[in-house]
Amino acid sequence: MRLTIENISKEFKDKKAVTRFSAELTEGVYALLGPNGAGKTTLMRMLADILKPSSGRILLNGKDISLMGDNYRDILGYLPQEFGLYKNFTAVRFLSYFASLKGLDKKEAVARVEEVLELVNLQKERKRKLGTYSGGMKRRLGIAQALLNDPKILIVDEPTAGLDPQERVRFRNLLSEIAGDRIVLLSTHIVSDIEYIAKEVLLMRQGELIQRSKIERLLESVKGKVWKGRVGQEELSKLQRSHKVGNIQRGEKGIEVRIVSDEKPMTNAVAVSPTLEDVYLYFFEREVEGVV
Ligand SMILES: Nc1ncnc2c1ncn2[C@@H]1O[C@H](COP(=O)(O)OP(=O)(O)OP(=O)(O)O)[C@@H](O)[C@H]1O
Repeated sequence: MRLTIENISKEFKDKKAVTRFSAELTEGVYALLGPNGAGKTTLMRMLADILKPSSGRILLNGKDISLMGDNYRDILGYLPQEFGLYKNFTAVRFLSYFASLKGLDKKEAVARVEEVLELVNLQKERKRKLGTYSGGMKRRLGIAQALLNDPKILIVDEPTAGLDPQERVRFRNLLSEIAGDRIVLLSTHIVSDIEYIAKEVLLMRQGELIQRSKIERLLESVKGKVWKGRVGQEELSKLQRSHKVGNIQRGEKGIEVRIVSDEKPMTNAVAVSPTLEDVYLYFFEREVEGVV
């Protein structure tokens, strides 16, 4: 299976949300990583065939998805960022309702609802009203909904927003488990979400794909650019204005600071092994803070 994104752009009036984005995706988990407003949601909505690109094409095994109609929707699962729930519905009722919308016949739907509840580990909560669900349970239910039609392509937009760390780990494992022979595309700006599960990371900034690689290669690309050292308060303030400063640890011996920089940022700095957070900082952080 091959999903080809061919030079797509999307403009809203005078706003360019996505600009000439191209990529080819095969089975596995891909992470779309970028700051707020980078164009992740817009790209995903185009991939879910909810939004038409202003230009360019999206092809599944060589066929334009906009011409595939139900043949595309039948193999697509999409979990949007904002996901409305009916508070008085139970999980079973909610999923049964979506199963009928997706065209599953009644008998098929009953069996499938139980299957997806088991997949996301919500069987015990199947009869509970959704108004009493925690954030994590709601997101898991969202994934269950997206999985009802056993999609070959699964698109999930910031699935871990608002989840506590334990729920995030559980959710991550779930995605990696179901990835198998599907194309899974997940967007996030939380790097720890993707550290263990992404086959490749697509870095997006201001509507453009700026980098696409395996995590190891991304780490490699900032090797020798991550520094640690001790500074005083005054020096720290200066460095914060001139450099990309990561973790700051205050201890009895002073302030230990982590900096991502092409050049050695201070005399006592030593190079340290990069993490994915350093990669994020290297590519984005200054723009997020608007410090440029
Ligand atoms: N319907 C729209 N009309 C006008 N501008 C839009 C519309 N949808 C998105 N945009 C703009 O396009 C840009 C990209 O937005 P998008 O929501 O795709 O980014 P994102 O990376 O998903 O951000 P976030 O992480 O905050 O969800 C933003 O500047 C946004 O304001």
